[in-house]
Amino acid sequence: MVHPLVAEIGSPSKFDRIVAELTETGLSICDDFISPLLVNSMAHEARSLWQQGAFRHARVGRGSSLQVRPEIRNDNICWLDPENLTAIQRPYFNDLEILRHHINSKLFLGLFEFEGHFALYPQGSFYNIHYDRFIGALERMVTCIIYLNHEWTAEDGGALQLHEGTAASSLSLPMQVLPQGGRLVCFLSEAFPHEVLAANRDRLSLTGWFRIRP
Ligand SMILES: O=C(O)CCC(=O)C(=O)O
Ligand SMILES: [Fe+2]
Repeated sequence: MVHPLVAEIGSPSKFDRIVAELTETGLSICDDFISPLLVNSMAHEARSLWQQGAFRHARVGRGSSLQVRPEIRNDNICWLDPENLTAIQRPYFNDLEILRHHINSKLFLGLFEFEGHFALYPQGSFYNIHYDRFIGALERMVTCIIYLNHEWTAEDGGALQLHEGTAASSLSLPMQVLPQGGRLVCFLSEAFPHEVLAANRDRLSLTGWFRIRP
C-alpha cells in the first residue's frame, strides 16, 4: 500500500496540471482554483471598491492613445497594487506566484511579474474580440482570469469566447467559457483572439497578465 502522504506528493498539483495543459494547447481551465470562501471575500471586496468609486471605465490602446471606447469594451476596472495587497487578495497572489514559478520552470518564458485588475461588467456590458498581447503590450505573455460570480448559468450570457488564432491548435475553437466563481482561465496571451459576450447580469472577475521584463 502506498502511504497517503507519498501518494499526495506523487500526484500532480493544480499547478502541474495547468502548466501541462498550457504546454500542450496554450490554454488551461481550472475549476475551484480558489475556495468558494475566497471567491466570496474577493467579490465582496470588489463590490465595496466599486461603491467607493475606485473603478473607472476600461480603456483601449496604450500610452498616449488610451481611450474610452464603449463600442469596443464597456467594463469597469480597478487596478491592484502588488506592493499593497489586502489580506483578501494575498492568497490568490501567492498562488499566482507559485504558478509563475511552475510556468517558468517548464516553458522557460522568463515571466517576471503579474499585473492585474478587478473587472466589473455591468449588465449589458461586453468586450469585443481582441488580443491581449499587441504592439505596446508585448510584455504580456500569459493571461490569467479568475471569476468571482456566484452560480452563473448559460442564460446569464457573459461567456469568454476564445477564437482560433494564427497558431494551429488541437482545441475545438471557437470555445465558450462561463465566468463561474473560482474558475481560473489561463492562456498564452498571443495565441487566442477572444471576446467577452454581453452579460445579462453583473459579471465580476480579476484579470491579469504574467509579464516579461519590458
Ligand atoms: O473576463 C474575461 O473573460 C476576459 C477579459 C479580457 O479579455 C480582458 O480583460 O482582456
Ligand atoms: Fe483580453
